[in-house]
Amino acid sequence: MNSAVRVTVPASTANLGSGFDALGMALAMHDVLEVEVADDGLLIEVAGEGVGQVPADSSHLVVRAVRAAFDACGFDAPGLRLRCHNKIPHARGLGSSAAAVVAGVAAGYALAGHKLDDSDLRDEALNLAAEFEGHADNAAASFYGGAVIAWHDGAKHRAVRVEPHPDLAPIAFVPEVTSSTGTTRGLLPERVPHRDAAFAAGRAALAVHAIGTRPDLLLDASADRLHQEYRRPAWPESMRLVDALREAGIAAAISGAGPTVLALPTGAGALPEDLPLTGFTAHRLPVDLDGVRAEPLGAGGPGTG
Ligand SMILES: Nc1ncnc2c1ncn2[C@@H]1O[C@H](COP(=O)(O)OP(=O)(O)O)[C@@H](O)[C@H]1O
Ligand SMILES: N[C@@H](CCOP(=O)(O)O)C(=O)O
Repeated sequence: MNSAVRVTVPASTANLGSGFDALGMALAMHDVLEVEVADDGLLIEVAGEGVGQVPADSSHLVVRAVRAAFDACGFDAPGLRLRCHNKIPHARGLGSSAAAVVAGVAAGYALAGHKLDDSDLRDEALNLAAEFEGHADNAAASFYGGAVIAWHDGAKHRAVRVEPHPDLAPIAFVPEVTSSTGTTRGLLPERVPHRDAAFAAGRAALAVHAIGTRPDLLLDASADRLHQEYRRPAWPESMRLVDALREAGIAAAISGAGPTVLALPTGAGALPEDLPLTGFTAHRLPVDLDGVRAEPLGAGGPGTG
């Protein structure tokens, strides 16, 4: 059993256009957390994203996830110390909440003495993390790395990994403004036309092939009919950028529930000069291939690394 662990967890981009709640990909932007079992109390330190905004008590997302993992393992700890070094921006569509939960679950299993290289245990931990979100696309990407297909089998959340083509060169255009996933999920209709569902099934199936084998098909594969137009009023500037990129022949979609825009060009070529980029910061983020990692910390615990 470890009494302290360091967890590194990647950001993720969900949907990839056509794969609403089903497709995801891990991106090389990481939060790093140190979690230590203590004799009593709860101490939370946050650096980077979320300082002064996330709670400093037991309602903190990572703490809730650590505790949920302890419960799943039949383990308990009297107190906890948590130090978060956050890089993933919050409420921008880069899976910060899923990353926090995945990191907490991975820390909880590691502190309880379980290695997540056992595939059954990893699947159980993924299900636990995905239950926090209600959809497994982001959580699975942060867990497994690479690209993922996520689904719910009626009893639990499941996911498989797809090896991304090495030519994929994702760019995340991150705006200053935020958008809550919960709020924009509220903009989605109960029903969609059958022709849109059929369109989505074809494009999402194509997306799996495009991501792994034929990135040149990503423009068609990333076309969405299930969520972006319904959510357009929440982030019109992001949709304007998606439209401009797609008109220029570059595969693009809203990342997760926005407002970040994901472009999936192949290679590191120059972008068109007339894109409506005001208010966005472009980050070239390679695909993260490792997923979440937990390593034991020395006897000194958090702060010694
Ligand atoms: N590292 C973190 N630590 C604590 N809370 C977090 C962390 N990351 C995200 N959250 C919580 O999740 C919210 C963002 O979740 P959400 O709207 O789903 O956006 P995102 O696309 O970033 O996941 C934040 O406002 C915060 O309350
Ligand atoms: N499939 C979800 C993805 C939400 O991703 P996030 O990074 O915005 O939390 C959705 O589209 O609601």
